[in-house]
Amino acid sequence: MAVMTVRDVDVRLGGRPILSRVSLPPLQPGRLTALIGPNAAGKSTLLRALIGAIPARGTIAVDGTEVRNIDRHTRRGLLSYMPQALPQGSSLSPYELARSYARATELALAGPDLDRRIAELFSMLGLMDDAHRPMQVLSGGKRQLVGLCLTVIHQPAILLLDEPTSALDLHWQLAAISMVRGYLDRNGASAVMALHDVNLALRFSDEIAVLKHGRLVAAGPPADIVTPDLIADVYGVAARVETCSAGIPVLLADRPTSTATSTASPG
Ligand SMILES: Nc1ncnc2c1ncn2[C@@H]1O[C@H](COP(=O)(O)OP(=O)(O)OP(=O)(O)O)[C@@H](O)[C@H]1O
Repeated sequence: MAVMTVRDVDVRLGGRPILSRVSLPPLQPGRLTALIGPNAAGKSTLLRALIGAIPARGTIAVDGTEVRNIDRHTRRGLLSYMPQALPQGSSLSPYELARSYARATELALAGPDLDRRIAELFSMLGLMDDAHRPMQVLSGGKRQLVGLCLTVIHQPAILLLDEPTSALDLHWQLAAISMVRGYLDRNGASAVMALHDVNLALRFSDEIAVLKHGRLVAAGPPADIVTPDLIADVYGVAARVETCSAGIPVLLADRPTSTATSTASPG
């Protein structure tokens, strides 16, 4: 199974540095890395660099081959990116979109097998009743769930997900991340998931990487990384970390302690 390496990544946009020497723990099969950090820290920029959508310096490689040197067809099968923006409203239905994504990625499944896979994903994500309605009449949350289906329909080895739960209610946040976790477990795939909800990161990820001002400030097991000092430093928030009855750390955010810290670029 594919292992992605991300080391010393620099990105400049609009003539200024956005990411500086960012490295992630190796993205091992079955593992979920949550990417957290304040607004404008560089999370989306890092994901776009990983998919090869923007130029970057440093090492971004899958099984030792630089992503920029992997041909487009192979790259599409290996890496799948879900952008932060919700899928556009269109006259196509979720079912039609899923079929056309499967065709575009030359998914080996066809006919009834493909229909079974679409039905399985749609049923996990509560989309069966909306499967044949035009995207333009679906709610924002439903469109985000469709976007998540499209990201995994062709069974890629590495998922790069930019705030995939931002439009979802509590139930579907948990269902969406559980679907991703199950996908990683079953397929030996790995994922990097940008998240604003630190508690979702604590609950579901294997590693957390924290960005601030375009630099990596911490990375490792969730319980080691998320501390009151880190939250105060990175978010300017006074917080406590307590352990719930299931033994999972939970962040309790009390109050802002300073003005936002997110606007400066890496020097
Ligand atoms: N095309 C661009 N040209 C110039 N600057 C850009 C460009 N795209 C992003 N940036 C800047 O890069 C910085 C990081 O933005 P990015 O969207 O990666 O942050 P983020 O951590 O994903 O933020 P958020 O949590 O608000 O979504 C911001 O200061 C942003 O203005």
